[in-house]
Amino acid sequence: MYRVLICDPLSEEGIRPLLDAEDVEAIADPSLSHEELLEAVKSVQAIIVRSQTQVTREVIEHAENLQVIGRAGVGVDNIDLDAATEHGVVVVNAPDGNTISTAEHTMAMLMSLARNIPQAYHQLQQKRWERKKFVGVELKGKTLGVVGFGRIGREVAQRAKGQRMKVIAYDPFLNQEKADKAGVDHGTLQEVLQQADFLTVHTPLMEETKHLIDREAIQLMKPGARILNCARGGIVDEDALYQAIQSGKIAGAALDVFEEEPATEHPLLSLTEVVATPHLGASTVEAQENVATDVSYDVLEHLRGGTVRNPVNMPSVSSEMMEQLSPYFKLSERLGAFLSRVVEGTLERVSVYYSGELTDVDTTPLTRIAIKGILRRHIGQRVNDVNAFKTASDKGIVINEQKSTSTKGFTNLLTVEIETDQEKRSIAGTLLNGLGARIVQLDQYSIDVVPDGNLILIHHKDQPGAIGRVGSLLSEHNMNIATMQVGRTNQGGDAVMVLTVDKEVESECQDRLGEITDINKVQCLTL
Ligand SMILES: NC(=O)c1ccc[n+]([C@@H]2O[C@H](COP(=O)([O-])OP(=O)(O)OC[C@H]3O[C@@H](n4cnc5c(N)ncnc54)[C@H](O)[C@@H]3O)[C@@H](O)[C@H]2O)c1
Ligand SMILES: O=C(O)[C@H](O)COP(=O)(O)O
Repeated sequence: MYRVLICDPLSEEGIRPLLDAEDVEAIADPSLSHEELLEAVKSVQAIIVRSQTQVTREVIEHAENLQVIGRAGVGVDNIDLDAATEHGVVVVNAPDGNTISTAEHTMAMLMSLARNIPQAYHQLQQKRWERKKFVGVELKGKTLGVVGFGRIGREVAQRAKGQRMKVIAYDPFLNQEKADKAGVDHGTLQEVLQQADFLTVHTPLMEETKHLIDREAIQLMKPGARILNCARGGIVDEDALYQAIQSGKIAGAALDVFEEEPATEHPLLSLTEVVATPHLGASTVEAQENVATDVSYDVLEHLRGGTVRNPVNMPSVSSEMMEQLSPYFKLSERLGAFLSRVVEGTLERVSVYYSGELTDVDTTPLTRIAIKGILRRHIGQRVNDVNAFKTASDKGIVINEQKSTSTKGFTNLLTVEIETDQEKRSIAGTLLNGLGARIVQLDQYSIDVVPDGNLILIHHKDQPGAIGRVGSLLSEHNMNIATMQVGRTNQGGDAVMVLTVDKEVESECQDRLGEITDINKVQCLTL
């Protein structure tokens, strides 16, 4: 039974798949104190949050059984992604579900800002009929500067064009072709700042975007321009904005988000030029149902061993690519696991080579799985697909992935090579049509071994009687041999035997195998 803790209020309709799942115990508690949260996460496999709950390193470290964190929304700045990755916890979000609602909210804020609607309403509530005080400006013909031309930025731009505004956008991924297609101008951040009558930000909050709109940026703007932030508090420097409004440089601002939330006492709220909402961008029935449905799907999928659609701390794999790669998952993990158990010394470099039909696909997921297979020998189950690369790099292991033309006659070939401070070893495997995975090469030896079960790898001299002596000793230990493969470089030279036996080899049996004449080394492993 998977225990899923839902920390923030989520649409009940959206989380229906979780509530109905027979293998899930969903615990919804949006009112946990920090201390209660630390206690509650100890026993859960999944946590689902919106923007309010802070999933800090401390929370992740307390959650000993945690496998997945679901963010029912876009921004993941309330989740410590580094800590999640280090602990092998997948973070998933719901990037599409609230785009429209947030774009619509931005437009509502834009119009409120242009026409002073909240301020005028507030005056009416005070029984004051103010008309002169609230003269607004038209949107038509004005320039909207959009910083961050992603899902929401693009939707806002389309709507602004509907108001007959001119749109100029800045985004590091925006080029002329994309801008033309969207019917907007594109410019540098400086050009956008200089031309905007209204500036709206739609980037994530990250180190690079923190205070992106600061004092210097505001200085570049036209006198009397207006600023909107419906993305994240902190993208616009709040102190700089406050001073710019006070000085009259900026005519007004519309804010849905604040650096610290809840923000009921914020000085910006005391300015009549500011219209504000309490982080309502995604607060519609539709958006909440969408994001809760999307995140529930991914959380369930991950817990049940499936492939998530919206991973944040690992690359997503398209379903088409998944179809091509998934048959190789087990092979790559087993090759890595096999080699890591027989190699000696401290790991320094891992190289993975792909050939045949694997040359034309993005094989990064397979490399990641091979690395997981290798590292599990030393680090155990804490290494998974999420943190395999990071764990390797933290340990100073260099990873190298290459496509190779050498297929050795197979339609596909995956070769894993490990270099340690003592030796370099390699293993190659293939998927045989209808027959499954096979190890076909170990170092210089050609073999044909199913990478499964209890294996004994014996390095010996190619001399008559070696195989017979191994067979007799195993039978003395009541060990049944399921398969046996031998490979040699040349007659009478170095050779290997790979045996599959029906049960795990006890250390006494392994020691006695090592004492047999002409046998140099015996290694036992279970895959
Ligand atoms: N107010 C709300 O309730 C609400 C709702 C949804 C999303 N959001 C916020 O809006 C943000 C954007 O959402 P989205 O769905 O459009 O995300 P998105 O990932 O589709 O788009 C973000 C865009 O920002 C661009 N970007 C990154 N760094 C930049 C920089 N330095 N300068 C300019 N552009 C930069 C990216 O290239 C990307 O195109 C989210 O990260 C979230 O924090 C707020
Ligand atoms: O990043 C987001 O998706 C929005 O900020 C929505 O946040 P919320 O889930 O707290 O409404």
